[in-house]
Amino acid sequence: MADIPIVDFAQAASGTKEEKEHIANQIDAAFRNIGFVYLKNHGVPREKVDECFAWSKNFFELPISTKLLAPHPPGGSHHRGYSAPGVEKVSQHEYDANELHKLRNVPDFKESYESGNTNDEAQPNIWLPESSLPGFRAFMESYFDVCKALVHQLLDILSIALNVPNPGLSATHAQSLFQLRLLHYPAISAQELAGKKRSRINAHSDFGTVTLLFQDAVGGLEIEAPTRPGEFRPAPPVPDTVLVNVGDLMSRWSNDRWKSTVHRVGFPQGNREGIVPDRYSIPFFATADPDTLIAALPGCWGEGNEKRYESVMAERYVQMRMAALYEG
Ligand SMILES: O=C(O)CCC(=O)C(=O)O
Ligand SMILES: [Fe+2]
Repeated sequence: MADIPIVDFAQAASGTKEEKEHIANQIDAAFRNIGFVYLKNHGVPREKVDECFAWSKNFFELPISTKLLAPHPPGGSHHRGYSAPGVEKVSQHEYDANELHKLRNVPDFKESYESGNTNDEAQPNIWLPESSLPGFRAFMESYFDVCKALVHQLLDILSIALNVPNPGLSATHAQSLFQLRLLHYPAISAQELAGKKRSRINAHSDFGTVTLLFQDAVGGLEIEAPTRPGEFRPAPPVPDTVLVNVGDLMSRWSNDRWKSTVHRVGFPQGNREGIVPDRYSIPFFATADPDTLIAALPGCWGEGNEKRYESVMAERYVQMRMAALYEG
């Protein structure tokens, strides 16, 4: 099992200075060790999470012809709408078009629906006609807002951990150009999954600053062991928690103090035979405002701890990695 601590987030917003520092220290330790943490008492009501999974199921159960009324545009620069199984292929730092094409011989056997902030002009949302799934759009917009609020609370705590003075990291995410993703991995024969003919999601790190991940009870998420490259360990669903991980931008910002750990989805624990059941998950990706310069934060480098990365504009880095996801 991956060694991911569970941190109580209850006092994150209204706690005393000491209580907030205590939360910040625990998350700091988790992000240094493994780059992942489970938060409990995170403030997103259980009913709301359950409702989101229910909507996700309703959406993916629609006929493909209906889902394609909200099609993900070709190419990776406008990451919204519905992607049918095999359309998106996740990879890890592979940008050569020929190599990416070869990777596609093993399609990711998943389908997804992406939405973002209603005021995101660069990537407008792509909704179904309201009559195809009445209420879906309103719920997703409300879920976006709840997750957005949690991200900003988390950024306040992370600012304490990294000694970023007020207004802290939250101010660098002021536009909240985040992404809410519904993922469905259809049932698949264990043989097919084992034979590497089809994957669920390939090993990758996330691109942004932080990711929230809600998973159903099926399991299958695996995380690379920090000191044993290539060895993956289960990160099972823990009821009433949200799993939070560091993305590449945050890792660069912290000059690798925090790890952007590679993860993938494969077999659920103890289930390698017969049919591997359907799985649903709901990641929520946060990223800094497009024109934020991601350069090692002042507390994260100095003598004996040199800067490890070139500075990069947030938007440029994310666009580069998104472009590798889709054949344009
Ligand atoms: O489905 C999951 O649990 C993980 C999904 C994921 O890692 C991603 O979408 O970046
Ligand atoms: Fe991921």
